[in-house]
Amino acid sequence: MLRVRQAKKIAGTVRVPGDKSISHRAVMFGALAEGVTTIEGFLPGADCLSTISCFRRMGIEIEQQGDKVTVYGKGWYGLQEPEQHLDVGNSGTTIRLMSGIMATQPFHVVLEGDESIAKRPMRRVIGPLRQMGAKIDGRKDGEFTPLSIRGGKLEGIAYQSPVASAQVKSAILLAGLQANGVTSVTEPHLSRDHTERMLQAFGVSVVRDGLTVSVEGGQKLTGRAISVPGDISSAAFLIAAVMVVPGSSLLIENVGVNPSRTGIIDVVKAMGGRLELLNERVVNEEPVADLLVTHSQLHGIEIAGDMIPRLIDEIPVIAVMATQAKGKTVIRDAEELKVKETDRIATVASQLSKFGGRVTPTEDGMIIEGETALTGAVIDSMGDHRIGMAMAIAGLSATGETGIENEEAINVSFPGFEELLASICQQ
Ligand SMILES: O=C(O)C1=C[C@@H](OP(=O)(O)O)[C@@H](O)[C@H](O)C1
Ligand SMILES: C=C(OP(=O)(O)O)C(=O)O
Repeated sequence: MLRVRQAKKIAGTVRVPGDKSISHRAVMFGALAEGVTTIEGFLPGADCLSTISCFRRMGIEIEQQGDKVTVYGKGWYGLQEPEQHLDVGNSGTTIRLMSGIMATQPFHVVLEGDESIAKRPMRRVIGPLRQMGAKIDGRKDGEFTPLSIRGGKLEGIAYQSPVASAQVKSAILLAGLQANGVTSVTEPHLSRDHTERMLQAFGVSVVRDGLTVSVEGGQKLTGRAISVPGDISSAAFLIAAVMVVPGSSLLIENVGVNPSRTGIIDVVKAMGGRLELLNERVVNEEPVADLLVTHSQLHGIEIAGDMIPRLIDEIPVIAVMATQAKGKTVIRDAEELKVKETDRIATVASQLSKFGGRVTPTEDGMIIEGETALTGAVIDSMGDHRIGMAMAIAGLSATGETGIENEEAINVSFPGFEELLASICQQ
């Protein structure tokens, strides 16, 4: 059990582990590229290690030591048919992006993962890939894992996605890179655009026109050096820690601040939080900055629409911050939360209520009452890394001691979370 005590103050200068989305893509694109790709700042969390292990099983040599990775790419068709099923562990990004890649390969592969992955919807990716000509099946007509994919020749499509999902967009664009003609994806709102940026860094031409992004088939990737910035989704827990513990301030260095990910910064500012971006720069097509965060009394706001995809993974910890804000916070248009590692509308409400938090789940979000004194409690991560970490942050504000069960899930995206938190907490 991870134990957290009420904190007197949060202070220091820290760095968070590498961006999960960018780390996955660096390994995948490196494996498909011609030549060597070196990655520094890689996230050695369980999800990205699953991506490495899948590509190793297809014959790609990958060296990994902590946050340093070298991928010996063999070109798009250098992958070999794996001897066994590929295990994506807990990682939705791995299975969905790999579905797009596997759809182009002239062999058969089975993708499967853990209990959580088995409950997450896959037809959103499998449907358009089938339209392109891939042979894919899974439980319930391709809705659930295991997914059996026999790839081959594909036709480009113009796909209108019903959801703003970077995983859906990326899977289709990756398949499109080997399809006949042009493949385009149009989304209802902009989702994170790391795939588009990193493909360009690997030498691919990607065309954006508003909410539509297109690639032409037959392009090749060229290996290169990638430096991965710290994950803003991990930094979000530390930002929230500062906001729930009066008198705190923290400098978080080297954080990715891609505008498609910075909803958390906009929301904290809109709630009255003090947060400054320092030393802004661009590394491998990705904006990066240091974040200076200072405690301030927050007030509740409404979060909805275009903002949601820009902070989807941060909603559990935003809910924690909202319990300490003046007034109520309303989150709408976030039904995607129901299909993450857990149903995050239900798990945020059930776990925060154990502290005395007042959260009303709704069909597409939640309503959080502010100015609620939290009492230390025993919480269950329910196997969801973001729930485990969000509740640990609630524990910093709650009286007495909080225990997080099933805390090992945190390793999915934030190895060293407990030690890092201990290093900035004054009790
Ligand atoms: O493409 C990615 O790296 C991710 C996309 C998002 O999922 P969706 O595409 O399902 O919105 C996000 O929740 C996930 O943590 C990572
Ligand atoms: C939803 C998440 O990741 P994935 O979809 O890759 O499992 C997450 O990290 O919060």
